[in-house]
Amino acid sequence: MDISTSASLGTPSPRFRRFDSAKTFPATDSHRRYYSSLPSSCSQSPRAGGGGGGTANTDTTHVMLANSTTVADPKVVTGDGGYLLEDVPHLSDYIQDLPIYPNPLQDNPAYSVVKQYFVNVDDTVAKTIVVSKESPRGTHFRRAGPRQKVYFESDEVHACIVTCGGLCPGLNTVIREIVCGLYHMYGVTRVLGIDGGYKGFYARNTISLTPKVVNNIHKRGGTILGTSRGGHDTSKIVDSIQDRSINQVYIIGGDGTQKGASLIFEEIRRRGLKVAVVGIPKTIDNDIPVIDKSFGFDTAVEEAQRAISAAHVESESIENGIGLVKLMGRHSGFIAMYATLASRDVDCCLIPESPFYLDGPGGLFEYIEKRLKENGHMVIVVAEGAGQELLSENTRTLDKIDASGNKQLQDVGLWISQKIKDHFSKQQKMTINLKYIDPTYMIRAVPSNASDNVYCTLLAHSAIHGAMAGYTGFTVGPVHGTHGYIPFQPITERQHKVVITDRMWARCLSSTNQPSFFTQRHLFENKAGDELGGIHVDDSENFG
Ligand SMILES: Nc1ncnc2c1ncn2[C@@H]1O[C@H](COP(=O)(O)OP(=O)(O)OP(=O)(O)O)[C@@H](O)[C@H]1O
Ligand SMILES: O=P(O)(O)OC[C@H]1O[C@](O)(CO)[C@@H](O)[C@@H]1O
Ligand SMILES: [Mg+2]
Repeated sequence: MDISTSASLGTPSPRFRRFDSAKTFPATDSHRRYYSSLPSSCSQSPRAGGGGGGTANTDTTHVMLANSTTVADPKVVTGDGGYLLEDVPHLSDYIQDLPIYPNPLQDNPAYSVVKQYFVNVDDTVAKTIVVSKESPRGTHFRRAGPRQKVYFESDEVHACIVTCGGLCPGLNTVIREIVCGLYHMYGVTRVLGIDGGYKGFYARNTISLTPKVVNNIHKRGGTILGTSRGGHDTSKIVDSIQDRSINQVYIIGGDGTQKGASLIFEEIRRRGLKVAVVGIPKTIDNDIPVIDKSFGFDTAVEEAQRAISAAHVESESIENGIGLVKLMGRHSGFIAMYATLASRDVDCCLIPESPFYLDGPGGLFEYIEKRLKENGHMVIVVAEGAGQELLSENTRTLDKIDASGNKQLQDVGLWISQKIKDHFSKQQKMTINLKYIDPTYMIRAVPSNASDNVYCTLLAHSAIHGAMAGYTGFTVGPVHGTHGYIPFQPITERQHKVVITDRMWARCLSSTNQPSFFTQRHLFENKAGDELGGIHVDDSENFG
């Protein structure tokens, strides 16, 4: 029996102890923020028990919710040696007497040959794996995978899938694998696609998704469901989920989407509905923390090589040629850093986390001049979020935001190209030939490569196993290579950024030979560490 099941059924596992009191809660501030935000009592929803098509026994549930502390209990479990499990919610936390069924995978010909096709109920995944002899065992997440018992019967499941935020290679693969995985592993036949992001729940049509409909979609870029920014109205979305009798919600999207998913989960729990809410992290920028990397990222890095190669060919074919490539990365420069490292043709990589300057000793202009004198040409890669502070110093800008509230960035590629041209034409020392390539949307729109396709399949399967096992309010993803179920809060509380004091950035600098543009003095004197993006200590590594 797994931990949450045992807790809710009153038969605690001997290895684990639930935390019941905030006073004895040893976790971090972020834990406290999360758990203090949980409802201490649950009020009756306008729809609860009102026959709105919800599948839960809402009457019983709400009596229980009103009198129970189960909902507000932190899902944190401790064990020996400082072991801490940041567990995810379970439907049985707030709905009593849910029926449990044997997992149909037991009879699945493909899986029945697998020696251990169910994960051990106590299996968890360590958040930090670099430890020393004295280290406490630290934070863990519940391991993803199929459980012996499930909380949904196959013909009871009515799932839906929604994609939100910007495009990313692999979206269609995740959609395909959720549909096919539900069908082939669990015999689920009713899956709805929500058209056009969150607002599609209440403003658009739905699409019926079957293995036949999704069969070839992984070969296409984009999302067959469409996507959007803005339009998250929690109450309307949950009304729609309830009205359509949906009981598994798969939400694919970035940091904003996962914040929205967390609100949907809270509202569903408040209404006492038997609906599993599962987030699948999507971000081409790789800016979601905790997980190893996001799907589509590898494809983006690979696709970026084509633009960098073109920039290299152009620049080396002409006197003092400069090829300048802009890549995506609003707040995190992972695509630029990895594309630079992979290519070996790049002489300078500029990312949001590492401030730079143009004029004077040690500045970008000086480096360009030196590099052109040495080599006759150069390639510069710039992430779209790099140098934004310089742009706003130099240009009068209104802070524009998109429909989701994200700051709209100015085009650093165009700006820097113009600055370089102006500098060298004013100096009259050197004639340069600059070619600016902006492949950003082309990179985002391609289908996912082979390794991302496999990764997307694993994500979809982990998500399905979790929902079928009754877990809810969680995101799936690999943590040091093993998939885990991660509560929304650690995923949404901060962004994953390149840590410029880590070895990976040093590798990048050493491959380009560019100056680091800041000195030790900057590192230690800058009180507002955040301005320097990733300079703060980050417990997740930049893949080594
Ligand atoms: N804080 C929030 N609370 C509720 N919903 C949100 C929040 N932030 C964003 N959303 C909703 O999530 C959806 C996607 O958000 P956003 O446009 O920020 O993209 P994203 O998921 O962060 O993906 P990406 O940044 O990778 O493109 C939008 O529909 C938006 O309304
Ligand atoms: O699609 P839009 O709204 O132009 O957004 C572009 C942004 O989306 C992202 O691709 C993230 O999804 C960023 O890299 C980029 O800044
Ligand atoms: Mg985002």
